[in-house]
Amino acid sequence: MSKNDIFNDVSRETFERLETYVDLLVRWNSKINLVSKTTIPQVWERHLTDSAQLFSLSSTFTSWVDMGSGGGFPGLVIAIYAAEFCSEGHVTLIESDQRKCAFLRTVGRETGVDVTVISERIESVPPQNADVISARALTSLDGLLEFSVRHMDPNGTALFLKGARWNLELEEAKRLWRFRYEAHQSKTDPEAVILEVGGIERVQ
Ligand SMILES: C[S@@+](CC[C@H](N)C(=O)[O-])C[C@H]1O[C@@H](n2cnc3c(N)ncnc32)[C@H](O)[C@@H]1O
Repeated sequence: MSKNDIFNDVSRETFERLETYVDLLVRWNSKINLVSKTTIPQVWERHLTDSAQLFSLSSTFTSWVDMGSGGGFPGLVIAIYAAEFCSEGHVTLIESDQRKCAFLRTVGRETGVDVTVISERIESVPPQNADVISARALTSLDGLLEFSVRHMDPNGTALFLKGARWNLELEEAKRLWRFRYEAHQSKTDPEAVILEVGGIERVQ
């Protein structure tokens, strides 16, 4: 399937922004490791589709915080979608690596999409009170819940892209945290899910 078929639900402007992002990613990836080089030939399926599927789960928001953004997945894709479909929504990317932050700011500038990039460690950033939190390939579910209670509004939603071990991580996290969750089947990997999590409280 071509990238035009996959992204046939967005405007020409959004599609061009995604193309600008991919062009920059490919260029910068030869100098700094933003995504595994082996995934570049499937960048639209592996990274853009994987990220865009989160937007459909929470397409109306005020403040979305993506933690450990790296090369911008899923946060930058969310910001590009929000520019078309959720103009009142603002996206913040938290990433501790300065060079990756320079890349994230460059993509924001070149696509004309307003994003805030915070180049600090997640645990040191002042609480963000976000209504949506996201993360991909950052840490265990337990670690993600710890970060989320710091940065998420108590009524907010967290969306975590999780691979084949998600069930095991869920059982481990239940020992330390109370939360409600729903596992949505990933569109890009039959073994992966998007865990939609809310009502997070530490077990006393
Ligand atoms: C494996 S990469 C995943 C990047 C991106 N989310 C993706 O899926 O392509 C994890 C990223 O999180 C960042 N990171 C790890 N721990 C962090 C922390 N405590 N605070 C901020 N960034 C962190 C790393 O610098 C790295 O760029």
